This record gives sequence, C-alpha cells and structure tokens, in this order.
Amino acid sequence: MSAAAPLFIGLDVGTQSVKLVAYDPASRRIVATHGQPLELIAGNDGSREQHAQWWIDAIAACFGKLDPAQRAAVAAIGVSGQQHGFVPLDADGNVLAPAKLWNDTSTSGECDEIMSAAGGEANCVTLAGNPILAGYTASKLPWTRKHRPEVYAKLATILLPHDYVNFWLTGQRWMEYGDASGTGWLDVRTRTWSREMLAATDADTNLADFLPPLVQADASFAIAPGIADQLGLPRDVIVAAGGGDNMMAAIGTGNVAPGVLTMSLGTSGTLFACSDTPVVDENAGWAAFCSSTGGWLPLICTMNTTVATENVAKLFGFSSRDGESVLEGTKPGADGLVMLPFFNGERTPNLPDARASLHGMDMGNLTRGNVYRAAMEGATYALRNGFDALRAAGMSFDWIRLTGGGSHSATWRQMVADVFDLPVQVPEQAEGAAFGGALQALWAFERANGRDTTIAAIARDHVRVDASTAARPNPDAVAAYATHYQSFLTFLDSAQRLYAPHPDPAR
Ligand SMILES: Nc1ncnc2c1ncn2[C@@H]1O[C@H](COP(=O)(O)OP(=O)(O)O)[C@@H](O)[C@H]1O
Ligand SMILES: O=C(CO)[C@@H](O)[C@H](O)COP(=O)(O)O
Repeated sequence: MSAAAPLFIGLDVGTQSVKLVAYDPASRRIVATHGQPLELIAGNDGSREQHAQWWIDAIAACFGKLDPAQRAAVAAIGVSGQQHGFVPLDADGNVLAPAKLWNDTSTSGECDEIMSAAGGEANCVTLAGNPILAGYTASKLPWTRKHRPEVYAKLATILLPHDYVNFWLTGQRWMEYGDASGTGWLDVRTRTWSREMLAATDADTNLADFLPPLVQADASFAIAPGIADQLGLPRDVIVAAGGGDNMMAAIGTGNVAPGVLTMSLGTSGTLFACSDTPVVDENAGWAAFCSSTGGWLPLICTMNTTVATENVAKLFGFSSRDGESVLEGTKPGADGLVMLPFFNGERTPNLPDARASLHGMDMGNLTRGNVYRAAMEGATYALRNGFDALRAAGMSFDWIRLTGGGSHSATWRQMVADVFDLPVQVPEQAEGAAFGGALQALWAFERANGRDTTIAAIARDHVRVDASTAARPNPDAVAAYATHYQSFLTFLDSAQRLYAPHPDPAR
C-alpha cells in the first residue's frame, strides 16, 4: 500500500443511485464523494427490477472518478445496499435474472402463500420474528419458481444486492446477519435460518443449500486480484462484511447504542433504533431486523418517501433539489391538502395494492407548492404512523438523526422535528449508509490488523453532527401538524378499507 494516509471506501447501492465516499480517518475528512444514477425496470404488475450488472457498472464508474493517488491509498471497502433484493446465481456465479427489488409488490400473493404454509402471520413472528411482507426476499423465490422456471432450475445461490457486490469484489459468497434478517428466513432471536420458514417457502427443496454462510459483522475478505487491477486499487485491499443500507446508515449516523432513533428519507422512508437484545413485536408493528454490528435493529419502512416528492416535482417540471423555492410561502398543513403517498403500494401499513390519493382540494389551494408540500407531509405522516408502534412498545427517544437525500431539505428537516415533536440532528456526512460502509471498513481493517476496536468506539470518534442543520420543534407548527395528522389518519382509514390485503388464512 502507498505511504499516503489510508482511505476507507463506503459504497451504497441505493434504489436510485450508487454512492461512493472515500474517508480519511486520520483527518476525519471525506476526501471524495461520487454518485452514479441507476435505472429501474417498473412493470404494471408492481414489479420493480434492476440488472445486477448496472450496480457493478455504476460502482466501477464511481471508482473511475477517484484520482489515481486516492485509488492507490485505498485500504478497505464496506458495501451497503438496498435490502431484500433477490439476486439468483448459478453454480458458476452467473446472474440468472434481473434482481427483484425491495419495492417489488408483484409477489404479494406469494407472501400470503408462505404465511399460510407457515401457519399464519402470527406463527411467522413466532418462528422467525417477522411476517413475510411485500418486498421481502422470501416471496421472490416461489414467484421465480412459477414465472421463471428456467432460472429456478439452475439456481445455486441466492444473494442480496450488497452480497452480490461483495461476491463481485472478492469471488466469495456470504451473507451478514443484518441484511439476512430481511429475507424473512432468518430466526432473528437465534440468528439461524428458520427451517420452518424455509420449508414454508419451498417444500420440495432444501433452501438452506441456496444460502451462503453467515458471517460476523467484523469479518473481512481479500479483494480478488483481478478486480483490484481493474479498479486501480492495491491488491491488499480488504472488503468488510457489508450490510443492508439501513444497518449501514445506523453505523453512519452513530446509531450503535440504544436510545438513538435514525430516520432515512430516501426512495423508502425508514425509522430505526438499535438494541443489544432481540426486539420482536408480537403484533408485527415493526420489522424485527438484526443490525450489521452484532445486535438488533427494530425498523419501520414505508415504500414511498422521495418517491412521492419526486413524482410531484416531475409532474410540475422542477427538480426536488430546487424544492425549497417551490415551498416558499407554503405553511404546515398545505392549505388543507392531504396526500396519501402510496404510489408504489405500501408496506407500513401493509397495503401492497394501495395507490396514492390527494384530498382536500378547493378552488384556491391547488398550487404546485401546496401539492409538493402535501407529498412531503404525507410521506412524513406515514413514518409517524409507524413510529407510534415503537412508542407503544415503550421505546423513547430524545433526538432523531436524519439521513438520506431528503435530509438536504431544510423544510423537511423542520417538518420532521414538528411532526415528531423531537429535535432533529443531521450528521455531517449526509450519505449515512455510504459513510457507515466506510466506518465498517475501518472496523474490519482494525480487527484484521489485530486491534481490539469496537464499532461503537469508531462511531463515537468519527460521526459528528452538523450544528448548522439541526432543527428544533416549533410549538405552533407542532400543534398545527397534530391536527393535520388526524386528517391523514382519517383518509388512511378509508384507504385501509379500500385496499385491504387478502385476509390471513390462519385467522
Ligand atoms: N434538497 C432536496 N430536497 C428534497 N429532496 C431531495 C433533496 N436532495 C435530494 N433529494 C431526494 O433524495 C433522493 C435520493 O435519496 P437517497 O437517499 O440517495 O435515495 P436511495 O438511497 O433510495 O437511492 C432524490 O431522488 C431526491 O428525491
Ligand atoms: O426495504 C427497505 C428496508 O426494509 C428499504 O429501506 C430498502 O433497503 C431500500 O432503501 P433505499 O433505496 O430507500 O435507501
């Protein structure tokens, strides 16, 4: 390796783009950030797919934007990725089909079939900690068996998106616990595959044979020499275990000890806490996931966050990055407009067939600013609705750490503070998932070099919040939003009746 200060690379394979951050822990500076957009294949049946090769091409393009000295200084890489995607490989490691993603609702029938075979939703929670919700990896296997029999016939390994990137980087197949818990097959209490859930998914095959070994969060692997040469990196670069994007955003926002709540405003909206012990809700009010630090990560995920704001921005022909000027003059409550933002169907609440709607229009309030604001408010209320389940279980928080693309908007930051009535902090590194990848890479590097560092100590030393972007609840706005949130819940109630999913056959 070169004598320059070692750099730690975090990669985040998001839904809309791949992001790379290069972090110098000695100076505590991000020395480079690069992004590359991703396409999406969207079908009328709710399918949402990407080619795994697109992720690889985007990653290679991001590395290509680093200067040669930066590439020569890379010591370790940590990969974060959108959760739940299904990447089918044959025995030689060839990808057999486009990856069905976390927001693909075309397999909601298969979710019901698996839950029925497992004895119903409540029994899934007993067996593994989670029901099989729209988008979870498990449902994509029977769908593949039915709709892509030629893929099923050759299937040798199932990988998640970030696992596939790790496989490309190292030639090795593994999963870590955080992302593995989003398959629906991992018993999160014992951190072992649930034989019952695997059998309920496919009674004719031993699905465990398709799953790679599970590794600890501080594991490390050698980069494949050919890939190091292709990317212009040293051949002794190590690759960390990686993790699902929310697990990595937990690291990147310093959410590695109980008491912190992170919110990510990306394509999806997520809210999560971390715990040293398994946290399972018998009523399945949240996703009982594992973290990528050896612990657990109770999480709420909605499928339509910047999806909603982006759709409105596209309709009116502006970029969401210029959204602050469009919002000028608008007020909490969007002058009476209420949006249910379910453009993609929804997971929290479980309404995979739902669609978006706009309510409260009159002769004067239908402006682009109000509609854009209603989209932002609707996406925020949807998260607030999920948050109530965490609070009902007795979890309490003093702060929200905000990350993801939406955290760049000052209006959205203030809205989150007011809707949740909690102060908001934004870490200096707004790309929380990619930064988490860089910190996990640093952890793996330290461990590989015999140093007994913990991820909590690394996060404490390297995650810093940006005082200039903090937002505190404004009492007038808190009161106004409390009223508007009630309107949202009333409209949500009718949507729940209109789009109710299939009844649980076991109830
Ligand atoms: N200033 C901004 N105001 C509102 N939204 C923004 C702003 N900047 C970025 N975004 C939104 O963030 C999105 C990207 O978020 P990101 O967390 O990177 O998504 P993902 O990880 O799902 O690919 C953009 O598509 C855009 O909608
Ligand atoms: O499904 C979930 C969490 O369970 C999503 O949060 C995905 O992990 C996608 O993340 P983004 O692309 O929105 O970052």
